[in-house]
Amino acid sequence: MPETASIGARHHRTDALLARATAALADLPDATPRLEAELLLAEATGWTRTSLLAWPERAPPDEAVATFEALLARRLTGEPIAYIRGRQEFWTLELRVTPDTLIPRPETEQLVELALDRLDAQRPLRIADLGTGSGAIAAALASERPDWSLVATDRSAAALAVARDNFRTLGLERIGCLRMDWLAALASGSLDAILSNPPYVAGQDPHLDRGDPRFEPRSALTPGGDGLDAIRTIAAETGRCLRPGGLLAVEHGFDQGDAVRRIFASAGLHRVETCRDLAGLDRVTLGHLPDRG
Ligand SMILES: C[S@@+](CC[C@H](N)C(=O)[O-])C[C@H]1O[C@@H](n2cnc3c(N)ncnc32)[C@H](O)[C@@H]1O
Repeated sequence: MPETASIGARHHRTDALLARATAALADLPDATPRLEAELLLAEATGWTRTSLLAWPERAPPDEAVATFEALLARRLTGEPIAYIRGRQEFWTLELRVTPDTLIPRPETEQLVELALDRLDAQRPLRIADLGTGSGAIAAALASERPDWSLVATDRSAAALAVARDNFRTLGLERIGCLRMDWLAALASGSLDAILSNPPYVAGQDPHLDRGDPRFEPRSALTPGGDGLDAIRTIAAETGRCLRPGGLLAVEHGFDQGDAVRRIFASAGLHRVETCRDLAGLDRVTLGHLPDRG
């Protein structure tokens, strides 16, 4: 074999490609270099991550190497890996995501866990996921509780189209989709629970201009101001839409627990409490409409 060919082959081996990409990604803030290198090479080759690791000496075809270089170049501009791959794991599911949807975060699984823990699994409950984005919360709940009836809402038609697509792919077409401004078009007293991961970042928060959020829809991240306006609106309208005793639970920032509990109390909610995430930070506040009588 001519020397140039053998050098080329060595450089195109799976292990060499991964090592080079890992080194390049090390300079990117917030990246997980080795994992992302593997995900991008798996994406470009169509090979599984397991097989990349099992056959480190294998050289992908030239076209796959070119695709890998292109994907890596995109990632090195800061574009989120979830948008490059077009998908993100959430709960036990894989969801399609696009720049029209927030990238679902692991913290939001806390809201799913809480709903599964607090709501009666045996009853055919009616539940709304407000600001559904890719459909993450509604899909996770529907996949766990076949008897629950779920409606997923968003003001963004583009996000709702992605959610609908995810529900279809996951065999969860029974989830209803409604385009609307928070609870505006929901019938009075119709729901057992309202769940939401609304935009809650303060308008001037510098994190909006760092890392993945630079590429996500601004309207999914912040309502502007102190970041609490969406939660204020949802809490204020909840009384009309929940049945007596019904549950409202929202995700919020780690430093917003006190403020959200006050908002919930002013909206007439009872048994208000804030739950912490796995990092021990305030993450979800919940409250109940008073029981009848
Ligand atoms: C933080 S994202 C949450 C997305 C998804 N639930 C998740 O957890 O990955 C907030 C969502 O609220 C939607 N949203 C923003 N303002 C809204 C409004 N006034 N009414 C309904 N949805 C809104 C955004 O389009 C976005 O999809």
